[in-house]
Amino acid sequence: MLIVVDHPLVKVHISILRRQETGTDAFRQHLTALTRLLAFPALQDLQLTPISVRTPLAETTGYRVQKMLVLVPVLRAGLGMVEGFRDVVPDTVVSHLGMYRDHRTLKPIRYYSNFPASYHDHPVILLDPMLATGGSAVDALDYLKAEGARNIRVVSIISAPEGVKKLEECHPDVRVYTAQLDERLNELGYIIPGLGDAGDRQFGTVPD
Ligand SMILES: O=P(O)(O)OC[C@H]1O[C@H](OP(=O)(O)OP(=O)(O)O)[C@H](O)[C@@H]1O
Ligand SMILES: O=c1cc[nH]c(=O)[nH]1
Ligand SMILES: [Mg+2]
Repeated sequence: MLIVVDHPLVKVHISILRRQETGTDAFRQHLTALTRLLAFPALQDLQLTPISVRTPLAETTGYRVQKMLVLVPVLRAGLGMVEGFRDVVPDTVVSHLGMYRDHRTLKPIRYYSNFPASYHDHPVILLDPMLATGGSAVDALDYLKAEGARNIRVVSIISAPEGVKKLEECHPDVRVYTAQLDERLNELGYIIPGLGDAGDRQFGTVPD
């Protein structure tokens, strides 16, 4: 199920990310701000546990997050979405997943993974700004489910219709929160209009 997050500030930040003149520092800053905005709808149903809180004046009821959230950024580009979530959610676990698309076949190559063994029934948030062909997200979800994760959602910045369709076919149980559904992929598998290569835009590397 695709949820396109519709908010005026989402539109403003995404426009800055798209501009080719936006440099690495501004790109990182606006990606963090945008991710923070996406965290709210993505965690609307976050389970809480009531706790007792003592204010300077009285005892009252407060809440804490029931099960620690596991953030799974897909390297490299997903790294830029970690801080936005950590800014607003206390005590998260960050579990990195290294993956890149082979430039010729567009197939995902997984090169690193680190999912903690004892977090299977915790909410898992897969973070990757770009959902293009959907190959990387499908492979990441295959991996997380094989590791035992059951409660997973995906948060992306820009999604292509081709990637959304593939995810819906392969993982119909997983909700996808995105800031924008774009038009299409080009012949090289890049999202149009998109924002270019999200990893290169964040880290200043030039594509080969
Ligand atoms: O939906 P897909 O067609 O699989 O494409 C999306 C993937 O492509 C990008 O990673 P990339 O391969 O550029 O790696 P990088 O983050 O290291 O640059 C992006 O961050 C996704 O992981
Ligand atoms: O447009 C795209 C497609 C895949 N990965 C990116 O970083 N950008
Ligand atoms: Mg890249």
